[in-house]
Amino acid sequence: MDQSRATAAHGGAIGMHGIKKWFGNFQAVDDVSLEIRPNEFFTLLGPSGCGKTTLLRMIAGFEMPTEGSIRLDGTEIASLLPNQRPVNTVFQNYALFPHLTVAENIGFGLKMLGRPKAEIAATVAEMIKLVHLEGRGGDPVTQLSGGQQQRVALARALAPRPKVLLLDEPLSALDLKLRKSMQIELKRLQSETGITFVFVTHDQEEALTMSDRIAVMSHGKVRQVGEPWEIYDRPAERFVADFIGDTNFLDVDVVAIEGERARVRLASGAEIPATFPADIRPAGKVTIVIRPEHARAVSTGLSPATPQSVPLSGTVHDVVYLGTDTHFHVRLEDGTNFMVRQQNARSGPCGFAVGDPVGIELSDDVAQILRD
Ligand SMILES: Nc1ncnc2c1ncn2[C@@H]1O[C@H](COP(=O)(O)OP(=O)(O)OP(=O)(O)O)[C@@H](O)[C@H]1O
Repeated sequence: MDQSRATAAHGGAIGMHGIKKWFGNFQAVDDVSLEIRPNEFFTLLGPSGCGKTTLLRMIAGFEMPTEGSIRLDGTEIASLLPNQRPVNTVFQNYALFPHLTVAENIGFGLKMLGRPKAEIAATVAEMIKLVHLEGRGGDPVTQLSGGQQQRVALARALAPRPKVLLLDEPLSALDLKLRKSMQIELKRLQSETGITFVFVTHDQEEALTMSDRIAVMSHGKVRQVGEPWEIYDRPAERFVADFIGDTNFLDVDVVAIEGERARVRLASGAEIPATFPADIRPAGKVTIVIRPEHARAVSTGLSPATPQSVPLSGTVHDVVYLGTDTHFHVRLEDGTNFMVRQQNARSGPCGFAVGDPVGIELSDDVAQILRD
């Protein structure tokens, strides 16, 4: 049987509008509006305490918004109890029943819903296959590894065929290698079932790897929503740029706007193009971000062509060798620090040493202007 058709309910669309949540006089969620599309792998990403779990718990119905509306496929769900919502949650600690077998755990929700025995048995068998636990149905869950237990928790949450699956840091208890393989597994489960996944994590790499779109949160607010490449390459705010990956910030002057690009002047006097968030028209002094892997250190003086063509130059003040890459920390002529990440294309010591003067070349179209 085609698994995708067998398991797919239609993934639900979630619309959140003007959501605010106060705990006493502390505001955990501050005016959040989000549209999560059907069948989407959507991630809420942000540091500890930014309000992402609270937002997830409001979708689940474990918390009520102080203000605002939450719709599922266009219908307000605020008045529904958690078990009346076509939504299920997978928690970080799995919350499995230790005295039950794998199959009993997976079928538990269906049993509570009063589904016929034959239907439960068929769904459990299908779920066991879906999460690759064939032959383990009769085992006590306590005999399973952490990764296998997590798959039981997923199967149990998927069994009632919710329209939306909420996942609250479900991989954080696993070691790095298992976490990586479960990331691929989760993505597969999402596309095979067609269920909308809303995933909470503070791990930026995890978010970039798995998500169709990401909402970056801080202090109860959504700072930016976008596809992984947009969040990484077109951060709109300093917080987003800084939270995701390594970043260089440079203060520059806007010289001109040319269509969807601005032309900016660096402290060195060189001019480069820069993209900017659609809701601003940059002018005057602004900050740009350039990712370290979009820059390349080159020798100055050795090639007569380079000194004129490089937009930045400075002196290497630190070299960090990482096996696959080397990070060169360069102090630019105006005193700003700038990091260059270069892939190690050959074995042996890497190109430059502390104290070397270097030029910095930039790939095309790598600068992004930040909103103030
Ligand atoms: N029931 C509650 N009563 C009081 N304050 C709460 C309650 N639940 C959450 N908070 C506070 O709201 C803020 C947001 O919490 P939340 O759990 O949503 O953050 P988070 O981004 O998920 O963080 P973490 O990754 O650490 O779980 C935190 O400062 C937290 O202390």
